[in-house]
Formats: sequence, structure tokens, C-alpha cells
Amino acid sequence: MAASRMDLDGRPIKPITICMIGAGGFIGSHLCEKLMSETPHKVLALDVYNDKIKHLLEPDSLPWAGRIQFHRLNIKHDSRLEGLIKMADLTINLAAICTPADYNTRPLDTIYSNFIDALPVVKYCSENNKRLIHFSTCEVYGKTIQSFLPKDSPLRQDPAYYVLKEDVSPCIFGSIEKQRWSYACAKQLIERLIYAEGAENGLEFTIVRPFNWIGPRMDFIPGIDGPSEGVPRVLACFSNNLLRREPLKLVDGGQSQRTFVYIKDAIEAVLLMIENPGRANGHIFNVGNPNNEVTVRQLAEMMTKVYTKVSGESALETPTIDVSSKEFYGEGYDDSDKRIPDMTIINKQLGWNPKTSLWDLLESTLTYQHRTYAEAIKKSMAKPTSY
Ligand SMILES: NC(=O)c1ccc[n+]([C@@H]2O[C@H](COP(=O)([O-])OP(=O)(O)OC[C@H]3O[C@@H](n4cnc5c(N)ncnc54)[C@H](O)[C@@H]3O)[C@@H](O)[C@H]2O)c1
Ligand SMILES: O=C(O)[C@H]1O[C@H](OP(=O)(O)OP(=O)(O)OC[C@H]2O[C@@H](n3ccc(=O)[nH]c3=O)[C@H](O)[C@@H]2O)[C@H](O)[C@@H](O)[C@@H]1O
Repeated sequence: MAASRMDLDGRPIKPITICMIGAGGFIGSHLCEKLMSETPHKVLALDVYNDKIKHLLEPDSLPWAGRIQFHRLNIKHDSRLEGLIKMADLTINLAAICTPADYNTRPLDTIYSNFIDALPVVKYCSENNKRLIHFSTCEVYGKTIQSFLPKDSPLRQDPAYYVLKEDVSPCIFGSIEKQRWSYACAKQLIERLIYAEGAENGLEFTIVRPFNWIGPRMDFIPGIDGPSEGVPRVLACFSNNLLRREPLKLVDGGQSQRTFVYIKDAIEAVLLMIENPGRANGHIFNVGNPNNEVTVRQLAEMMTKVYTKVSGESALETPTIDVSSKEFYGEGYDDSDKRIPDMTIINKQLGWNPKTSLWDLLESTLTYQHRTYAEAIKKSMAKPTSY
């Protein structure tokens, strides 16, 4: 398998060792799966949890046994970090607090996680001449210029005012009291630091800006494999509502727009970055699917239809209800209005394009959610309440 794999310039790909921080999360689990099943690379998988990659770690008879090694550690305070980075050719940093419900309610943890805790990772890579792929976010763009134009302005139709370009678009956040932007601001500063390490000290880096990657294993279902009061990202919130046959909650009318990309398409892009350093180094890449744009309300409607199809259950009489952002997320919430990635740079450098339509990715994801959680939810709802 290893001998026949070529990079985009027709050169054979050499097996490498990857130090993957945050490997036990949603993106990490899919990336580990891809690396184990399709490449000869080794992974040092670092995380506090490993539930989402257990199927790759056990039993010892798996075909890739020996190529993936789990290290349970918290990068906030663990002296093993530098040694593990030194053992690898490439470090991929995925570790972060990245659920919007935390940004305004736990802003300190959010800023520490997304900026302070990433500092040693950047420093060790720079000092030891190790390549770094760092996961940032499309949230660094904040709000679009379009959102500040008068409602009746014809300029609103011009993509120049809303399509998000890595090397052109400004980063527009709300005021400081809108603590929603604590995450985006911390991510922006770590991007700037990495970029400066590249410019001043020659760090070889790639920055990834994911645009709403979704699929199986994203976040958790409250009360089943996560806290009952926890608020995950929208895919898991809506899945939870559908599984429990309760209306989907539309924050502030569900008017915000998002483009969703299937995790398996997005992972293809990350693999291209890993295996084509000459084309990926020094770049910031948007990774999203500009063709899959919907409002959150449209997403709720589509998920309801798809879920009816895959579960065989009847649709709810009241499929959605409106809630205010203050009620749902608390004080200090704010929102990105629209997120369409420009794909010029990733197309030119890596020839990558997303493939999966929103309907198809929801169908496979909700099939997984139903298969994984429907029984557990039924059981938990049947339990008598204790007094
Ligand atoms: N999923 C998306 O669409 C998306 C979009 C934009 C940005 N991102 C970024 O991609 C990265 C991964 O996102 P995800 O969706 O997989 O999130 P996730 O929460 O599923 O994964 C993050 C992982 O990092 C681990 N982690 C956090 N702090 C740690 C620490 N101190 N020490 C060790 N491990 C730690 C967590 O346990 C978790 O397993 C994040 O940086 C996130 O900001 C993701
Ligand atoms: O995925 C991304 O690309 C980035 O965006 C996400 O931010 P956001 O898209 O706002 O987070 P979601 O929780 O997925 O919410 C999407 C939209 O749905 C709305 N929503 C969410 C949950 C819900 O039950 N109802 C609802 O209307 C939110 O208000 C928001 O407008 C997160 O910040 C990050 O994981 C990531 O950096």
C-alpha cells in the first residue's frame, strides 16, 4: 500500500509520525480513522478522552495495531508534550473548547484553551523545527461586511461583501461585552502568532479554517453521552430534539446562514495538506462547502424531513419553536450572520473540492444518530423520575 501512494506532484509519499493533539474529538477521530485505514503513517494520539477512537485502539489484532498510540494527557500541564512533539515529524493541533454555549458563559476557559494552551505547542514546534498544522476556525471572519449595509442596499447582492477570503476579508467582531467573540478573538491571535513564527523564525505551518464540518460523532447527546444540561453545536442539538420528539429550537428566528460540509469530504482536504507540505506550508485554508448554504430554519426543516425518512417515525405537529438567544445561550451571545468560504486558494494549492450535498450528508449522519442513540433515549425517557 505504502509504495504506490503518490503526492500531488507525482512523488512517492514517505510514511511519517504525526503528533495529533485533540485526537479523541470529533475531527480527530475521523482523521485517525482515515490515517489508519488508508495510509502508512503513525499517530501519537493525545487527548484527555479516547471514547471516540476506542474502536481504533482495541483489540490488538487490528490491522493498524502499532501505528496508533494513545497518550492520555492534558496539554495545560503535562511535561510529556515537548517529547511527543519531538518524536513526530508533524504536529496537528485540534485541542480546543469550541462549543458556542461556552464562549459567553466560560470566556476565561475559552480564551485559555484557544490561545494560552496552544502557545507551548507553537513554541515547541518552532524551536524543534517541526511542521505544524493548526486548527483555527471560520469564526475568525466574524460578521460579514454585508451585515452592516442598509437592508435595501443593492450592494448586498455583491459577493465582494459576503464571500470570505483568507487573504482579503477583514475579521469583524462585536463589542467586548459580546463575549461570544472570545473564541474567535483567541483563535485570531494564535493565527497571528503562528504566522509571525513563520515570518520571523521559519516555522513551517498550515492553518485550517473549518466551516461547519458535520457528521457522525460530533459532540454529544445531552443526558446520554454528555451532561443533561450541556448545549452542543447545532447538529447535536437538533438531533437530540428529533430523537426525543420535541420541537427544534430556533435561536432568534433561525435566520443566520451557514454552509455545512461533510466531515469525510473535509478530512480528504486535511490528508492532502499532510501529504503535500510543499503546497500547504505557509498557507491558511478555508475548508467548507459553498454549495451547501441554508438558514438555520431551513436546516431544521431539512433535518426533520430526513429524520422522518431514516427513522420511519411520523413528523411532529410542531416541528420548531422560536427561542431568544438570551434564553438559549445567556447574556453576551452574538452570531455570525453568513459564512460562505472562498475556495480559490485550496483549489489552486491542493485541487480539493467538496462532494457531498447537504441532503446526503444529513441522511448518513442522521442514520448514524438514530442507530446509535434511539434505544438509549427511549430507555432514559421511560425511567421513572426519582423524588
Ligand atoms: N467541527 C467543526 O466544524 C470546527 C469548525 C471550526 C473550527 N474547528 C476547530 O477544530 C478543532 C477540533 O474541533 P472538533 O470539532 O473536533 O472539537 P472536539 O471538541 O470534538 O475536539 C477537541 C478535542 O480536544 C481535546 N482537548 C481539549 N483541550 C485539551 C487539552 N487541554 N489537552 C488535551 N486534549 C484537549 C478534547 O478532549 C476533544 O477531544 C478545534 O480547534 C476547533 O476549534 C472545528
Ligand atoms: O463549526 C464551525 O465552523 C464553527 O462554528 C461554530 O459556531 P456556530 O456555527 O455558530 O455554532 P452552532 O452551534 O453549530 O450553531 C449554528 C447556528 O445554529 C443556531 N442554533 C444552535 C443550536 C440550536 O439548538 N438552535 C439554533 O438555532 C445558532 O444560534 C447558530 O446561529 C462553533 O463556534 C465552532 O465549532 C466552529 O468554530
